[in-house]
Amino acid sequence: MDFLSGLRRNWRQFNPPVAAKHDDALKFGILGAANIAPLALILPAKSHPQVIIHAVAARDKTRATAFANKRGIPVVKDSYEELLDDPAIDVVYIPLPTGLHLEWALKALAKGKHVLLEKPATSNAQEAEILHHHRLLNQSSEGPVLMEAFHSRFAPGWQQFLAVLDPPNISHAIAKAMVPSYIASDDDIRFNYSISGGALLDLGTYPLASVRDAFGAEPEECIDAKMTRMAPPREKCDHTFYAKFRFPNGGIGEVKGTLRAPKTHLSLPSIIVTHKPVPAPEEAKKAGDKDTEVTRTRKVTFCNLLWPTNYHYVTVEDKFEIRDAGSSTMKREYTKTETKKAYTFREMDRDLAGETHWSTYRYMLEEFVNKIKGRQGSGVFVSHEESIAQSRALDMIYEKSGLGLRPTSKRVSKFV
Ligand SMILES: NC(=O)C1=CN([C@@H]2O[C@H](COP(=O)(O)OP(=O)(O)OC[C@H]3O[C@@H](n4cnc5c(N)ncnc54)[C@H](OP(=O)(O)O)[C@@H]3O)[C@@H](O)[C@H]2O)C=CC1
Ligand SMILES: O=C1OC[C@@H](O)[C@H](O)[C@H]1O
Repeated sequence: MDFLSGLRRNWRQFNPPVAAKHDDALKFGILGAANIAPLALILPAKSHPQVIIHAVAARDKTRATAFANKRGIPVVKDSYEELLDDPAIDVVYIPLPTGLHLEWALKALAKGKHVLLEKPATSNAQEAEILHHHRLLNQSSEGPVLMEAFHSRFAPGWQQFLAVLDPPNISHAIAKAMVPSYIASDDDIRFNYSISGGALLDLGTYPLASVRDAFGAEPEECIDAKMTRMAPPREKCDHTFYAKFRFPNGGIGEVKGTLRAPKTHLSLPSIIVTHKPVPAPEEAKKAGDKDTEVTRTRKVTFCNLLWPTNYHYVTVEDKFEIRDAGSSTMKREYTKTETKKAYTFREMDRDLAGETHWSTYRYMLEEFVNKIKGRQGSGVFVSHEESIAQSRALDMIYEKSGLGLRPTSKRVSKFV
């Protein structure tokens, strides 16, 4: 039954109902005929009544035209600049290589466009501060909306995972993401240092953001980091990464992953969070013996960090220990396990928009449009300060590993 509903959900995700567009729909333009654009924006836009994919531009117009024809995009521009100059376009989606994000995001903001910027928003924290604190963003409440497209956090399943955590009492979290090597060839943008390549900056953003989100705090120190470099001439880029952080509550967060897992690798990206033992008064009451102390040690696993809307689960394992109050001698221990999932907010008793077939990107688009339109929505967003904090943590890893920061764009000085 679960298997069949999973098939239905995934089929519907790729064949969404097409919404009639409202008169006040936002017109989006896409910079680059990017591989990710159909999944991350064009498909989700179909079911959104206030989103129209209006135009695309690519460095090569023939490529842009082929992309537009295949995806039903009515307008093809001659260049990125020409797309930004079109007053009919309200929002610009930027799925360019990371090293080009800052330049094009600032150019789009300067033209008064709202910007949905692929993750990672910037190459390093210096760029993040330039972008997210830019005067173009702070002119008025009417000013343009800029958001890093960190899609996975918008999924109800991820929010349900966060809801069962007790951040101040987290002692350890480990998040992993391993992707088989055929996903990115050696000449992929992900391994081109000059445009901010590196597996950590690409895939590593997911496990890192998930550990930060779990602790609900920013790491104080990166206490260990190890990278495996690509072979020359790509040796400034990592293909495999590991990092260990200390968080303000003393807890440890670990992040690991690779873009070079064996071709047959199948495991889904996941995070396991362990808590310190805490008093469990409710359980003590149930134990019925006055002279006992009961503690609960919670371990929570979330499986599918990247695309939880395709499939995920949250497992909550509570280990209870009943001890004699005087001597602390163990009297009994037992574990209660519960598995949860949520493909809509309704499954979490929250009356919010969403369908079981909505992808992470569709949930994100809903909130991005809500923000532009001044609506409340689910309250999930990616704030400027969150994007900067994520960028700082990425820098901490690159610095600690000895690989060095990803380069700052040379073309931004005129925008600062
Ligand atoms: N949210 C998500 O799930 C995912 C996000 N991403 C992010 O999206 C962005 C794009 O990724 P992806 O779609 O895989 O990338 P692509 O390899 O498809 O490249 C995107 C665009 O960048 C331009 N481009 C490519 N190579 C170069 C180069 N050497 N120099 C200058 N421009 C270049 C091209 O634009 P043109 O068409 O104009 O030639 C291309 O269409 C990245 O930031 C990545 O991290 C990627 C995958 C998943
Ligand atoms: O965002 C992403 O998600 C999937 C990964 O395989 C990819 O490298 C990354 O860009």
